[in-house]
Amino acid sequence: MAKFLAAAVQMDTQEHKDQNLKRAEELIGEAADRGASLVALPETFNFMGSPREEKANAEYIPGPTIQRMVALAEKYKIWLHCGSILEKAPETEKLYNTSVLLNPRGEIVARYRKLHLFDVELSGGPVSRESKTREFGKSIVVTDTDLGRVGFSICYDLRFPELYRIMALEGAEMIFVPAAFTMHTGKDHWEPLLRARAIENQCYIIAPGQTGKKKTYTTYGKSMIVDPWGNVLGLAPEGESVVVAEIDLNYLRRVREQIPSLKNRRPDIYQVGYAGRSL
Ligand SMILES: O=C(O)CCC(=O)C(=O)O
Repeated sequence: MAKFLAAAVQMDTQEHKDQNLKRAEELIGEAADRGASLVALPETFNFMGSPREEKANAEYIPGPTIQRMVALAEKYKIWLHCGSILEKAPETEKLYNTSVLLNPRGEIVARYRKLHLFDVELSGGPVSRESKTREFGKSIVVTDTDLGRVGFSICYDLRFPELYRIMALEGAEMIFVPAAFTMHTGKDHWEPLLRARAIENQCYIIAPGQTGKKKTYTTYGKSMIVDPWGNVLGLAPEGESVVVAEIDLNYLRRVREQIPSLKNRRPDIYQVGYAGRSL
């Protein structure tokens, strides 16, 4: 479908899983009532608590959280991107941070595990060691839907342009960035990075975020949907909300025709160690 409405759901997820799921259900219902065919949730939408509580709240996929989302995808006949949840897996003691995409029949069509884990020490901001408790994903995921071709990423992935470039070269037209971005970094980096990824890859970026104060840090919010020209089509206000914007893949094609930067690349030159080798 060339034109449709997409929704980015902004949530203030806390440590009571059932309440979080009820809020997600209400907000998904609102997005569907407003005509969205594709609805996207934020990172760790079903639980945000202390790292100690995370394990007890993690689930296999499919599991209870995804089952509840399946019912909603079927009920509203929508594509539902389930932000991310902490996923238990038999091969590791740690947890994956995993996105699941459901089609309008409630079938899982893709699963993406966060590739870049947030291991940082911010002066004057939070210290994060995501890899202490989480396992690294191993695959880039791009998949077809009847709305267009979509690519996956989560939060800190946003800082790695290589990932987005590969997804664009693999044909992605829309890229998800579910997030729980820190206030400390988000106030300076969230919007410019989202707009840069949209402009340089000429993609729609659908970025639903967490808002509010969590156990470990305060999140930035400002969920948005950005078009392939870099325009912010919809921006969430403070608090929980649903941002709805039109996705127009004919517009995306026109942008790519006008500025064929994806075609004008020089992969023959893009190699580390090449700088200054010959003029
Ligand atoms: O990259 C950042 O500044 C924030 C990333 C983050 O909060 C996360 O990946 O959970």
